[in-house]
Amino acid sequence: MIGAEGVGWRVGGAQILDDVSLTVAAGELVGIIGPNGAGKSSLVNILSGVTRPSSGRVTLDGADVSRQSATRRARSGLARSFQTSALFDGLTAGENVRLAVQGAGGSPLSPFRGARSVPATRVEELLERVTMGGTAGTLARDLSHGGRRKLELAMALAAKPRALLLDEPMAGVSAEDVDGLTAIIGEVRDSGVAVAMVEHHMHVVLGLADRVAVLHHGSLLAVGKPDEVTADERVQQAYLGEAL
Ligand SMILES: Nc1ncnc2c1ncn2[C@@H]1O[C@H](COP(=O)(O)OP(=O)(O)OP(=O)(O)O)[C@@H](O)[C@H]1O
Repeated sequence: MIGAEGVGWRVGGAQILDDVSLTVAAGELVGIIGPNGAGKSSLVNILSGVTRPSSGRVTLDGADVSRQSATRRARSGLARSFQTSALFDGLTAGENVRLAVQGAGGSPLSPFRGARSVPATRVEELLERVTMGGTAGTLARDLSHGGRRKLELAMALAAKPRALLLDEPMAGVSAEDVDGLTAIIGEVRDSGVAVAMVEHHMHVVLGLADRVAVLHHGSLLAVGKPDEVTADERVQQAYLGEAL
């Protein structure tokens, strides 16, 4: 569904990513892990179209989308969430979701077009999908970290994506919300979406991912099933001192 082929990224004389090849199939969840600064967010930015690779290409459904903007890729079915929250704090959860639905369906220049055309049932359905049913009237700023993360997921799902990129979806989330978010992301994968997820919560990645890709100094160190990857000596070396 989504793939990187020989992707390299150089910036300011530094080779941030080097010859990274990785594919995520429909209904598959690939966890992207690696020590701080390994290049995980850079890879997600390149897959989503925020950053252009210096070499190699990005494919969506087999088509080369390397030169397509993030907006164009989003319209082709690629959604992403960001490491930092991208919500409108002064709007309610329902209004945030409504804007995401409008942005997904309307003109890219005018997400407000057809402002009244999103049925409340669609908004509620998306909130329920992320176990946030009944919160449509709550201001985004009044939600817990976990609630905000779930709301961001609902917004990413508003576009009915075929591929979803998640950059640290559990960041700052309480332990009990981590379990809830994990279950929701698993259900999204099970619904047939290709999911690539950068996440520091190792137990979440190892428990949820079908395959794990380990980045180290911008190169792919290993890709495989969670137990294969944790047994890999090179991976253990890269994480020296940290529990895997
Ligand atoms: N725009 C940029 N210009 C220069 N260097 C950058 C840029 N973006 C990222 N880097 C560098 O590239 C390297 C990889 O960064 P990246 O954020 O992709 O790593 P990461 O694996 O996501 O790290 P973390 O786990 O800390 O979020 C880092 O050394 C970072 O400083």
